[in-house]
Amino acid sequence: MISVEEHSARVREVVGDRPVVRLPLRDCAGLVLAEDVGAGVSLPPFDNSAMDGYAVRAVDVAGASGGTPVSLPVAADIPAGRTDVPPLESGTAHRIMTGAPMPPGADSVVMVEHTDAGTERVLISSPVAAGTHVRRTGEDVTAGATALRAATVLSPAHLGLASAVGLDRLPVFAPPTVLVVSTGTELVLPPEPLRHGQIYESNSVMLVAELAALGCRVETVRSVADDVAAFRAALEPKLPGVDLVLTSGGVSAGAYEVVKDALAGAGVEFGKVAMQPGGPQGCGRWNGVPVVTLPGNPVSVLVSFEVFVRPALLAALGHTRVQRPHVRARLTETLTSPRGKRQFRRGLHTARHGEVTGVVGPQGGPGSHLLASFAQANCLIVLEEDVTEVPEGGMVDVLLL
Ligand SMILES: Nc1nc2c(c(=O)[nH]1)N[C@H]1C(S)=C(S)[C@@H](COP(=O)(O)OP(=O)(O)OC[C@H]3O[C@@H](n4cnc5c(N)ncnc54)[C@H](O)[C@@H]3O)O[C@H]1N2
Ligand code: MOO
Repeated sequence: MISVEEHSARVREVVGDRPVVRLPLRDCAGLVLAEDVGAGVSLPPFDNSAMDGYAVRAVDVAGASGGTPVSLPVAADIPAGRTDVPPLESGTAHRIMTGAPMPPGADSVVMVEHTDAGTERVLISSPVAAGTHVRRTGEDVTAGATALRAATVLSPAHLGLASAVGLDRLPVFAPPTVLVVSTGTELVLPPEPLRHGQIYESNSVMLVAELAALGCRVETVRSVADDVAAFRAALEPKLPGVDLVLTSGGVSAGAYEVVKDALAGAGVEFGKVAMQPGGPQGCGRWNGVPVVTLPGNPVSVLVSFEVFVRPALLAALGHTRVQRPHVRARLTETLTSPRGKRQFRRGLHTARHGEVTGVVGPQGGPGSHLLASFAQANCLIVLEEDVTEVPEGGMVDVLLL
């Protein structure tokens, strides 16, 4: 048996690193920026009005009040987008809209609410301090400064900022295309009717959701029979353009282990990892394509993805934080674990506001076919290899999902 750490290192090595590509902003959400990116323009790019109103010189409206409004001729109209803005002469006003460029000579904006909204002449009933309602060039970002730093996980705000400084593409670590393959002659796809001895396929659905959440592109072969020729025939045409193959099932000790039979000796190594669930594992390269083979039980698939594949893909994609957050929590009931194996139990962790640790209880038993209890869980309770029992009230390590 190999350790969880040894298999993690093998999967990480097989998955490799992703190349840098320049993608349109709409395809960058959630990906990692590969290089620092500079701002081509300042933000705002020009002094502009923060309000709909009138651009004035503060000195011209210094004496204005409700009882004694100041009357100024309206010399120009400046909607947002006007590019030929005439300067403001002293003793006049320009009507101006939010986002429109400030006219040279004006130093402030009076909100339309503090005027009679006139178009030939305007009555202004309130003074303003110089600079009021003016958004200054570069107060958000200075042209030439770094707008986004390498290793940033791109959020909607980052992408908006990239567009605001004039970029239409960003250098990111390319999302891989992953081929997900579910093996098993017993598998049927909903809504086909089930016959006795058959089950509905669920592993590929979970893997597709996991991979999509990481930004991967996904292709699927949702049901291939336990037959080596059928397996090869289904996969080989799909391999070009695929960066990683993830299989489920067919890797343990039975008579019809299709994945093992097809790939052992063809570049993929199989073995047992000292963990439960997720014992039988394999990884390697087949026809040059990285392959990670996961055991078939649905809980084993999810736990194996969590422990081996997710961190490897996150690292390949340039993420610096690849592990889930860990906390220590108090067990609500006694748990036992096989000696020599790291056990991952589905758990429900609760912490009161402000608490770091909280309490955790198991969801369902350790059986790796019990998917419904995984669906109720929000964490994995980790029982280390040398632990055989943790009593109620004991502290355990919890991986928050
Ligand atoms: N003699 C031994 N038998 C088994 C061992 C062992 O060490 N010696 N290990 C057990 C463990 S642990 C696991 S996990 C499984 C792994 O077996 P396989 O990877 O070969 O998986 P299968 O036998 O193909 O399937 C296991 C189980 O999961 C169901 N399954 C498979 N694929 C899907 C899918 N896409 N959707 C839903 N359910 C799926 C399948 O019907 C089986 O019930 O081996 C143990 N046996
Ligand atoms: O170790 Mo298997 O992967 O649980 O049932």
